[in-house]
Amino acid sequence: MRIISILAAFGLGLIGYKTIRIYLLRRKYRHIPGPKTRGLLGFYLGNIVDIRNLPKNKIFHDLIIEWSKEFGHVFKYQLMDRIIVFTLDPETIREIFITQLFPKHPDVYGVFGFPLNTRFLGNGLITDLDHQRWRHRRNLFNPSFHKKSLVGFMEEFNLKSKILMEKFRTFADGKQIISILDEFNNMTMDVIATVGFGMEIDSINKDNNLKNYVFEGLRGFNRALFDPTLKLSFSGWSFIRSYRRLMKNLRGLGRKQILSRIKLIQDGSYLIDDILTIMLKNNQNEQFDLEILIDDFVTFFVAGQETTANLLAAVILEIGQKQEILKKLKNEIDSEIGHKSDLTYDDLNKLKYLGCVLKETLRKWAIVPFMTRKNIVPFQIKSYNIPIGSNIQVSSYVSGNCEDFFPNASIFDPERFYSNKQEIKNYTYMPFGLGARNCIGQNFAQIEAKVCLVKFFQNFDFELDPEQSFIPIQHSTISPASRTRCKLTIRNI
Ligand code: HEM
Repeated sequence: MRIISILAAFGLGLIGYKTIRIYLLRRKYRHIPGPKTRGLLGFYLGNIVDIRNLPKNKIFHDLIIEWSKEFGHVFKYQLMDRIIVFTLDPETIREIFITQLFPKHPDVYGVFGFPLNTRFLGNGLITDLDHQRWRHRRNLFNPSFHKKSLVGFMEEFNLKSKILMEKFRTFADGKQIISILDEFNNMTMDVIATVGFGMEIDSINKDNNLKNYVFEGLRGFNRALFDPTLKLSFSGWSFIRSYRRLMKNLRGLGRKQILSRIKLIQDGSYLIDDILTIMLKNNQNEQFDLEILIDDFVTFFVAGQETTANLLAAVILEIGQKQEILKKLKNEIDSEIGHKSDLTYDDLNKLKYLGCVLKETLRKWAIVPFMTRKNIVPFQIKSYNIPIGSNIQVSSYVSGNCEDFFPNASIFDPERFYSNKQEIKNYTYMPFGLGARNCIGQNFAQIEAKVCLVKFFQNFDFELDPEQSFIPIQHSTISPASRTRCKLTIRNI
């Protein structure tokens, strides 16, 4: 009886604390417009209720687009006991990312690093909240993404794409339907495993757990941010238990790989020129924090794999609906590259139209939909004072699909980026982020994607599954909901 009374008192105390906290928070931001929350549930959960009620063909960021039409270029919304200030105002975005260089917000990147109290990306390059430490480590990684290194990675980009095309040949009877996103996922996994960490895992031809670990890692982050009931049910607890086990396995793999490489360096053995070697060699005079090295191992697997695969699948989905774009793309590849199978860095520079197709896909799909920053000084957006420490969010998906910046935004039109046909206003297009903390892998991703697409169009014709859906889905990153299903045939030239 006493225990029940203690528990009840504790429960009431907690509800009281949350109520006061949310009340004060809502008061602090009430001068900023934003969508209303509904009833008592809305008071505590905020706009999570609206997210949960979204129709199946919409993602959370479509709802933000709707809100931006209603409230303009700055507004707020509530997710449980957090208020997010959203903006798509280009001048403000410049202030946040370039002029003031506001730090990443711990409410998002802290959870991304340690979702459900489990170390996932930890303090890796994406999630590191300590600016000094991040700067130092970004400098260690930068050389791996300079032109010289990327030219060196071309051999692997070519080889892994070739292996994928060989696999595609076995399906290319014009009848079998394949989920092309899954196949691209395998290839991008093999690329990052090899050029990042010298691991030959052949995901294209053999099942392995890595892909699952990465997918589950992101799912855990998503649930930690958006699922308030996760810790309140047995199924939620069992999800968390299995999540911890999977992340431990993933990190164990990284630990093994890194320790064996450090030993090779100490022994003076022959070393593969991959990202891990470049990074360790550049840091030889300092002590390594092994856990942070593992954070980076996980970070590169997550950032380097899923994003590029989603981009490739979105390209196929878009041009599968537009024969004229496909024709133009094939003409460019035929005239600039022909049958050549080992592509060079310079070959890719000739493919201007393909570059525009990638840019337009990134505008419409964004892939990494949002970034948040924290204002550490008093800040104004338009005429609104933004309280210090706010969670300020911008979204390349929302900006890229905003009619004010991209007229006829729902139409896939690579020509927008061709010969300045449409003036792209600064800070309205940012699929790879902005400022010092922009994507370190942006050239890597585009080169890898171009090599793979050139080989695909040199070798195959394709047709989308008539049942294919064209809507996106958001599991941290954005991808085609039905994974771009299509039939392949060998190309007749
Ligand atoms: C289509 C492909 C990709 C897209 C759309 C993308 C997008 C982004 C964006 C928007 C950011 C900034 C995140 C923020 O400010 O919160 C970012 C950061 C990052 N990306 Fe990418 N990315 C892609 C591919 C890659 C690849 C292939 C790699 C590695 C091989 C990579 C590694 C990273 C890393 C390490 C960061 C953190 C950089 C830092 O803070 O110093 N990304 N990416």
